[in-house]
Amino acid sequence: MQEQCPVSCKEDDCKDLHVRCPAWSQIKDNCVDNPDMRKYCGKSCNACEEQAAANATGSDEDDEDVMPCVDEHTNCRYWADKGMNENCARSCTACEKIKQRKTKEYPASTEELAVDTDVILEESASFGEKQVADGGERRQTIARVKATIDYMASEKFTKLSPAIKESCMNRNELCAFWAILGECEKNEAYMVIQCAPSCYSCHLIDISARCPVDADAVPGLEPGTLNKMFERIVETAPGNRTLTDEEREELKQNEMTEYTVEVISRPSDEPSTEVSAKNDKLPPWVVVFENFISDEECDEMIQLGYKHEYKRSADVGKLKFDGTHESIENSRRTSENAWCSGHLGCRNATVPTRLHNRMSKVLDIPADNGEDMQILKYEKGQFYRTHHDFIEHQVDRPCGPRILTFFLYLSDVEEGGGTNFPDLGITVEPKKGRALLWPSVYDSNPKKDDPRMRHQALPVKEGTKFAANSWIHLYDYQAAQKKGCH
Ligand SMILES: O=C(O)CCC(=O)C(=O)O
Ligand SMILES: [Fe+2]
Repeated sequence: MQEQCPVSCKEDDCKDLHVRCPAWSQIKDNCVDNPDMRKYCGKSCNACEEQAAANATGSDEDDEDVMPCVDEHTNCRYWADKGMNENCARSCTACEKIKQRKTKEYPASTEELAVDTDVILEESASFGEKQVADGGERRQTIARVKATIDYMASEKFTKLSPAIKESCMNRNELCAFWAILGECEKNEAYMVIQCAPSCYSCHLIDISARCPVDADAVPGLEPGTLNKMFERIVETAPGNRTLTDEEREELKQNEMTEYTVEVISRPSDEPSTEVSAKNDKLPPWVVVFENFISDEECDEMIQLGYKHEYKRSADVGKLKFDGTHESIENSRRTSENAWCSGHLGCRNATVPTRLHNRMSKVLDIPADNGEDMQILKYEKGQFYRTHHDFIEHQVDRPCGPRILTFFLYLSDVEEGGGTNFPDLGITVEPKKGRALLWPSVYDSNPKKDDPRMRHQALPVKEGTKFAANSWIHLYDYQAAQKKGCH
């Protein structure tokens, strides 16, 4: 039928099933490769034939109640990185969840809103981006803007220091809208700074107010426990001894592999007895695990890297107004990396969770002390010049400094790509499933960086190197990251 009368089908039957179709279709890529959208918003997407074809094949009775999976705003691609998925279903790959939502949440009527709306929105421009209130949440958004104006006139704001007051602004036109969706709590690290007026959180721009250090927090390492930890890791490596059937079974149950541990460098053959800065002169620990990660786990991590997009790697840059640091591209680091973060659903996926738990068991340090894994991709010629993983400013942050690097090799490399410690004369070659563990700090003081642990990723000469960084902190990193305190 459709083939015989495409023109009349277009004219007669082509429909937008949702009041917001015209708006959605204006947003980049919503209509492109999106069967849902082309079906529900056939008219606005200029996809009348597809809509007719979909209807001809018989769709659910309930179709008119089902939300197409769309991005609600032009900036969704950008926000996806910030973990906002309620209104950016498409960019945030949250379509399945959104499918259940009903169109009825999106009434279109604007006339019923109060006449002073424009004045309120106009006033919001005095503390950052002028706020936008649209769609079904328009009324609530305007109420939030109104309440924000009151907050900005209250002592909670006016008593703050001039510098904080000056930095406190809504840095996006949708801050009020996000605030009413609960993003100030769900997406604290981003919102309390970037949308501080809408979140009533100007006082938290000051990093000392936002990120108090908990004097009772339990550290991952006490002075004098680093050496003991490495000694235990070597002694208990399952692949270094003959296992009973029960032990094998237990490893499987705990999702551990039968890894071996080889000592590349150690302070002394004698187990450490005393905690003393004079031991700091002894050689540092470097150990290599074989068969630490299974082939399937390696492959899955590489794929997760593609899913979350490998992008040019960056370093820690200048201090920003809110106490966090810029990330800067630099010619000393030419690899690409993807972050396997919790807010994008990567950290909590099966394999990353398993690997975090595995490392946590080996170290006997909580998995939450670990950063999200940074998955690396080096093509031929790419490298990371000599650097230290320790980040000085984190010593005074609730997460504490990086104390250990658990480095996972996810692929074999034809030639090159070794991890080299120039001060120690050590190079570890990449091998699929291998892991390399080294401390960034001293046994006697886990807050002090050991400069001998500088290292570099040598250029890949042939092939592609995939690997992952897992940086372990002295305290809970996940909690700190959530509050923008890392
Ligand atoms: O790729 C490597 O071998 C080391 C990478 C590294 O040191 C880093 O990313 O911090
Ligand atoms: Fe490094």
